[in-house]
Amino acid sequence: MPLVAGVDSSTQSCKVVVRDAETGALVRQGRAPHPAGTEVEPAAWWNALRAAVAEAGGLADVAAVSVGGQQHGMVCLDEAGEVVRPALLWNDTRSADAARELVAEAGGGETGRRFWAEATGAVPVASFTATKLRWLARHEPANADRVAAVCLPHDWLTWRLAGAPGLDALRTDRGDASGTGYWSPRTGEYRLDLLEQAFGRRPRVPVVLGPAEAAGQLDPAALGDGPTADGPVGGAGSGAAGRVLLGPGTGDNAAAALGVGAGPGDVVVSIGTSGTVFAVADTPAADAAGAVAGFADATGRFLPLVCTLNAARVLDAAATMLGVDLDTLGELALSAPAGADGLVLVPYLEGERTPDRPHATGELRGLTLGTSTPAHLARAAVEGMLCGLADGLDALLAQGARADRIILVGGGARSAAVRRIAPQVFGRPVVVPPPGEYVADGAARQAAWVALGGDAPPAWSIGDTEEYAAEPVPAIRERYARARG
Ligand SMILES: Nc1ncnc2c1ncn2[C@@H]1O[C@H](COP(=O)(O)OP(=O)(O)O)[C@@H](O)[C@H]1O
Ligand SMILES: O=C(CO)[C@@H](O)[C@H](O)COP(=O)(O)O
Repeated sequence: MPLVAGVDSSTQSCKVVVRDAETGALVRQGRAPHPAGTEVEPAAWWNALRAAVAEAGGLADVAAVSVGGQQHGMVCLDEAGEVVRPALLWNDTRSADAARELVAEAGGGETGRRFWAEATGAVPVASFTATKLRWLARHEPANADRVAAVCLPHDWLTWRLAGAPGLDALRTDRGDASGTGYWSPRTGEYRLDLLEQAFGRRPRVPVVLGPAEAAGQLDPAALGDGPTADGPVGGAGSGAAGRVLLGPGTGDNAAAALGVGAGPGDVVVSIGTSGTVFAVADTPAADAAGAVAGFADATGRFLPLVCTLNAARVLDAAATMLGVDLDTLGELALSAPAGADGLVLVPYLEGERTPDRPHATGELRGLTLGTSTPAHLARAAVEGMLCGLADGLDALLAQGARADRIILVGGGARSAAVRRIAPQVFGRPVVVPPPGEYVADGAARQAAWVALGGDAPPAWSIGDTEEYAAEPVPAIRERYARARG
């Protein structure tokens, strides 16, 4: 029974699963938190990964491990492989002006947006790595001068697992490369001219691997207390007896698609720190309106995706405002009428990416004596967050996606209120797989593909899904549309 491991190094935490490569059965798992903030020292991810691996019983007995990671984060390395500055994450909006500049330099307006959509699959917004590099060049020229290589969170963690063997050993995959703003999903090639346009020169970038191509081998010393280790770790995880292959890894959304086994007609809605709505497609998307990012997936296909900055944390914020835990927030939300009697929360608590309003703030509309209750606020928070995702679903469908089945995953899907209110807002039933870590699972499935070989990843079952259906309540989205403008 060969084992494989999958890592989800996402915004809020690192999760590790160890599964049977052939059946997908869960054998053990671990997790560790990440620091808050939109700028993070990559060493914190490394320490969290080591702690989560230790909790999951180490990697000594696995045949392969793959890392799924939050997309887009800018990890800059100097010639010696040291991190130049803390990474700017996907939800850091300081590069919003840089994004506008890049569109303007390509002709501006519709012309500029179309150029970028056709060249890279997506119109630049503050989330994308290229805009962060432009920000760095403009605002921190001394740091920019030190940059010898730029990579993404999952690329860097894979490289660390390999023992950080020099900048030429950096590896990535199509899925994560497609979120940089300087790689073309259509041609499968870097656009180093666009990297140079953004940054002023061409630092080294990782080699882009195929979906089941190994990125190298785990360095047995990397996870232990050896010379390459940083900070404290629980001790387990070192001393791999045999060879442990490193999978190419991928972005967390591409990993989730693999984890739930998304196929034709499936739309995945993930409610984590980000809210994402995506589908696996046979052809690349190029949405000049900018709502849909035309990413690549982790199987050789494509992953048109809409991302909002405000998802599960809207629920966290509402729970904080009401002084309750998340379960109570859900109970309160379900105790209020659908539509919250007209109370609407536009949940732009971190600015917003889709629509592109990086400096927006949240708004509450429709307050009356009658709607000034904890239940109404809780309901408005759930509905507002879901309305942002429903707009994303519309944009995805407008790009030709089919939604025969909507699969709800991510931490927010653990909320009964989210599961029950989602069909009212989306106007369609949703299916919810058993609670799990689908990004880490997708990474593990990729690792199994690398270990076992073959043309496709092994067929793993996600278990019994539950379907949630409800009468659509169009008034919720109509009022939301008026409030968000
Ligand atoms: N029972 C629950 N009800 C509502 N939200 C939940 C629940 N459990 C977890 N969450 C939310 O899930 C979020 C984390 O989701 P996760 O998908 O792990 O995020 P990420 O992948 O971005 O790190 C947290 O913001 C938390 O509020
Ligand atoms: O920026 C995107 C997708 O384009 C985000 O989805 C990030 O990949 C972060 O994901 P989570 O940590 O919220 O899962």
